[in-house]
Amino acid sequence: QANQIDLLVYHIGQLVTMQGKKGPRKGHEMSEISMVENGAVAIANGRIIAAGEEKDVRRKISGLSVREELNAQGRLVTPGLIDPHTHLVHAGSREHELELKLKGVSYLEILAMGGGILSTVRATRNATEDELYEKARKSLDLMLLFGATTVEAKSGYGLNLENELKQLRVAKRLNEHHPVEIVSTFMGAHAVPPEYKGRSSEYVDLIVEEMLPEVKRQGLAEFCDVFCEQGEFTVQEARKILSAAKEMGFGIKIHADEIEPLGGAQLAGELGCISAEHLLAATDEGLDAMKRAGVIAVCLPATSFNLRANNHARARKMIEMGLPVALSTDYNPGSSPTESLQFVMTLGCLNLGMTPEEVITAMTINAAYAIGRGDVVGSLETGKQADLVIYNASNLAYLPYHFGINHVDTVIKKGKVVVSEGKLVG
Ligand SMILES: O=C(O)CC1=NCN=C1
Ligand SMILES: [Zn+2]
Repeated sequence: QANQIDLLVYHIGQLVTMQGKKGPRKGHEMSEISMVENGAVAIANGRIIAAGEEKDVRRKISGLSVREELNAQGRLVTPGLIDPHTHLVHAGSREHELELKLKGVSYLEILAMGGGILSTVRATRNATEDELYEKARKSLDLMLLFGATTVEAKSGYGLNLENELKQLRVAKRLNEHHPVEIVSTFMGAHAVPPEYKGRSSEYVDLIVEEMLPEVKRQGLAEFCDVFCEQGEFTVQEARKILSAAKEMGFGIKIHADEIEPLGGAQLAGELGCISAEHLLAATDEGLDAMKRAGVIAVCLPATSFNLRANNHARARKMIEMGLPVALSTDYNPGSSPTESLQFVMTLGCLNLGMTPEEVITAMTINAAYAIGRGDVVGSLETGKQADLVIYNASNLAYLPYHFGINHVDTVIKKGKVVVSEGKLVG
């Protein structure tokens, strides 16, 4: 309970509260965004005291002093956006792959030639912790400027204990010093490193017997993820790694059926992963297996856009069959070099066929549940963390409709203004 209001955001034209049931939203629930006209949000000690119609909020806080008021000038407000799938910490960039792609060389061919992920691995192994920190901080600043207030960050460009720990330490330091909160995922099983080429089962053993225990001991990751894809890790290898990780207390995620339908979606259902990612090639039985186990489907439309895939994740089918869907940038230097969740909003609508309401659900409350934060962020309701965004727009549909620009005006993180007039403050 509060004895004063630290900040009252008022005169909100459209307030998307995402208030509703506990748990990820599925089916028609993804369209129910609990939007309020003429809204307000009252904040104290970084938490939400009240969010809803301004007259109700003002009545609820009457008698309390209000330290600061912020006029939203009749504009749109949503919960802080959540990016549940990024490869944030890395060195180098892969713009040279654009030319190869235009010549028709595929993502997996580039990887098989020792490029792709492995070229980022070489750059990341050679980078110092400070260099990785500086580069990731700049990207995290951009994510914040585009409206993200909580971001998941995977390792997976070290591919040996020393460098995987280096990446995870950078993410931990960012979480401690940057306004955006980071949720860390260990992804030593992102690719088979050159020194284990042709000996992937030995690398899998190194992950299970050495890396996972050490990451756990140092408390450097909450989740473990595996790139289950042709030429990388088989379903059997992914099962071995994720079962061991689950046993040790990690939450488990899987890059599943991105390019080839190996059956990663089925495995996600079998193991009870919190989420499965990509899913462009997931079969109906794979999606059914996920649904039975309550796995969240994380769709990455910027990746399928960038890979010039002639298909995209079947988000409409997933929503209609009752699978909870989340969206993410998949920010990484190869398959999705973008920090903009707003660009993902547009692709969610135009390439995945999702409505603006389904898209905002997918990058707030559902994305929060995909990284185990559904009880803290992802909606604007009493008791939850005061993470919210004010846009230079009067309604939700305008965000995906008008693409290629940044609509964010103000971002509030834990009750503090951290972006104002589209610029970082504080
Ligand atoms: O290409 C990369 O660096 C990231 C990626 N991992 C699996 N798909 C894309
Ligand atoms: Zn990824």
